Amino acid sequence: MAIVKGANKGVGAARYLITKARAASTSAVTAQMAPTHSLPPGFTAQIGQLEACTLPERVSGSVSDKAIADAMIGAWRRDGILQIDMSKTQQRLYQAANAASRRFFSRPPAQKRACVDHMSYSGYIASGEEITDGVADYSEIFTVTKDLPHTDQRVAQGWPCHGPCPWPDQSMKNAMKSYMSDLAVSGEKLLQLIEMGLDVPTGSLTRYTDDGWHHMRVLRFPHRDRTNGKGKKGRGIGSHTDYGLLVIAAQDEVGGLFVRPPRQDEQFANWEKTSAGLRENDAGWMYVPPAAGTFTVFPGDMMQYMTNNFLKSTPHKVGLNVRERFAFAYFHEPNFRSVIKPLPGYNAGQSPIGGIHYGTHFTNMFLRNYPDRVTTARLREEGRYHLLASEQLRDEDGVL
Ligand SMILES: O=C(O)CCC(=O)C(=O)O
Ligand SMILES: [Fe+2]
Repeated sequence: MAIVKGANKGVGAARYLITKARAASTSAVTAQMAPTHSLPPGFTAQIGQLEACTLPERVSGSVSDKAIADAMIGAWRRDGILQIDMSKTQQRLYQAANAASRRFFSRPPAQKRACVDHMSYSGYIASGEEITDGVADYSEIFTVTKDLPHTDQRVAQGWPCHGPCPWPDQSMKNAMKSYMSDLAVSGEKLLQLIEMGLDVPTGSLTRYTDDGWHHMRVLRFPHRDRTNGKGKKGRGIGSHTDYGLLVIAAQDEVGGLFVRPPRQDEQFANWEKTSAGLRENDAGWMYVPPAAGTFTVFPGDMMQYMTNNFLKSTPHKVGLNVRERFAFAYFHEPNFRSVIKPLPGYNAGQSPIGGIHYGTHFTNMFLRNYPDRVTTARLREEGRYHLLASEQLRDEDGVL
């Protein structure tokens, strides 16, 4: 196996920049033993004490940026996740988005079910509709993908997954769009810092995100009762990894998210063989305690491929709790047309050799998760999947 740059990088450099101290260890507890934490009942996990940092106003390549970058890489390699503070603006945008989410999910079922689009996967996903590893999840979701009118050339030409977002009303649209636009700025800063932390040339990551396929899941989890809960009969969301570069998540005070810190003995590559259901019932999960005013951030599948497993896509799952829970998962992604290549210095001949077409990976994941959705049926009936292989939908050199 080829030696790749960065393999011996130390972790936790420049801790002095970290705004909240990370305790030296995590403690294994069960829900019963930890009344101060809102760990979902029936789960045993370590309570995570996450590395926390504040993003700079602007990434300038300064010494302090480099220290933050190194600390971030160290945290992801150790815990698979870290925390960043919301700015004041982000706190306000999060509150507004959360209020809009609660209003939407409290609408009558028929109104929610009407929010579906035939061309895109944007819109409502009822509890039980999403399938992870062959089993229905109890989450209730509103997905937001790039909101493109039917007159957009890509939609008119039938590009898979491209189409409008079926918003229930203008106020939900405004709240979600503002929240996502602000997160897109944080996503770019994070990529710039990662470039520094990985010692790759400036632009090695951000070259992929021009008109990135950023999207978001607005989530509600019902409270646990006799018919749902842990195990294959029902759960929040089964274990999985997400698909692109970064996941920037936010949750309310209820709690339910678990991540699986990277382990030497666990190899997976979601673009080749599904990582859904991975180690779901095994030991080794870490609970992510809610922390007001913070996002949690972890790498996705494309980051894992590009770095040859140096930053792995973090497996995570959601348990149902004793109260309903509201959360957001924002995905900072490459352009749909990008063919993702290993980063300079991290190319060890990883598979697939020719790179990964992000749009195909995204489409495959949505076809798998929503086999019965109208969008899936229409894509198949109209035989549009093959468009993904066409020259028009592929950017082979990543320069956009
Ligand atoms: O509920 C959460 O905190 C995370 C949700 C999630 O993993 C997802 O939507 O992909
Ligand atoms: Fe996820």
